[in-house]
Amino acid sequence: MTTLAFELDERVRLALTTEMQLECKPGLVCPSDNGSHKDMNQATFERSIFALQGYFADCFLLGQNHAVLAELKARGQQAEAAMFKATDGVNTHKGAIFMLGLLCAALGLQKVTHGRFRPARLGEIVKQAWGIPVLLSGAAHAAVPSHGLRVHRTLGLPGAREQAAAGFPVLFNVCWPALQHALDRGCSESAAASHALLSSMAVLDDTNLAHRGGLEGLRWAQASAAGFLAQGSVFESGWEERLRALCKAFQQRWLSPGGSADLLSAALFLQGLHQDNPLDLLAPQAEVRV
Ligand SMILES: CC(C)(COP(=O)(O)OP(=O)(O)OC[C@H]1O[C@@H](n2cnc3c(N)ncnc32)[C@H](O[C@H]2O[C@H](COP(=O)(O)OP(=O)(O)OP(=O)(O)O)[C@@H](O)[C@H]2O)[C@@H]1O)[C@@H](O)C(=O)NCCC(=O)NCCS
Ligand SMILES: Nc1ncnc2[nH]cnc12
Repeated sequence: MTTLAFELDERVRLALTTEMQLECKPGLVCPSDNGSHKDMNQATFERSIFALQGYFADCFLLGQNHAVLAELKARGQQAEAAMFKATDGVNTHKGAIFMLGLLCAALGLQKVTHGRFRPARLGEIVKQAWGIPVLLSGAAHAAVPSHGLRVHRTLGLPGAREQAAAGFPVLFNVCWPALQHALDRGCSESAAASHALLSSMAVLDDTNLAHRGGLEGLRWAQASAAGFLAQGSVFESGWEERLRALCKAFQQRWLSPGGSADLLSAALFLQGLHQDNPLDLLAPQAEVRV
């Protein structure tokens, strides 16, 4: 594994950890509260993140080798198996394995084609390199359809595959810009992360929400997040209290925006690359093979 691949792997797993450690995420597992989940807690997520070690490095290297989707998918399925083994069968990071795996593969492709990392272009690269096969992979008839496929068939809602095929528009046009905007305004990292999470929740057709709460649950969650933003989000005093009230409301309805949690992790990873780009720091000859 190269040092660069190893560093990227560490950075992705740090982003997943930062997402996990953020408090007061409506419906989601937090250090002090399991949100709308009975079968997982912080320790489950930590075991999952540990089990994913090496996966994101491999995706980067596969991208450097111009891998086709089938190769990425095979590695992604191995990572899913490692996750399920570590969590005793609980789905903690399926969406993150998919999205951050593709983004790391896009980084690999970007490095070999342009010699530099430009995080803002990664969604376009995913769309061009793997977008169509990603969409077609959803057409296969699984023996037991996933939550996302069931929601897609019954409600016609797009999900993780459609986001990837379109170049992750909610990540690149909403979630990451919201994180940057809040940081630029001088917010703390955790307040900025909360703003990014709620910004994503307000617009993403999260199949987790639709799976648990139907279309009505999804639209209620989106409107609630939009209401929080309209009240000034994290930029107006009293926001922590308003966010705590939202956490209670999500828990009462037993809704969990897992897709937006993954987007937050991806936005934190991209922001890290933007602020401290390892290819700008690393001279080409410094990237040694170990
Ligand atoms: C392409 C796959 C990801 C296909 O997905 P699949 O059909 O297997 O499963 P989905 O149900 O569609 O799951 C996709 C996960 O993506 C997240 N997500 C949901 N909506 C969106 C959205 N609109 N945009 C982006 N991402 C979205 C979400 O992940 C998070 O939620 C997870 C918990 O989900 P779930 O189990 O449904 O919910 P619970 O509340 O736990 O269930 P109950 O308690 O109610 O029973 C958690 O994992 C978060 O990460 C969706 O779950 C894919 O499987 C695939 O192709 N895999 C192959 C390997 C691979 O990754 N290949 C590419 C590698 S580069
Ligand atoms: N913190 C979290 N809680 C529940 N589901 C998630 N999926 C990704 N992160 C999550």
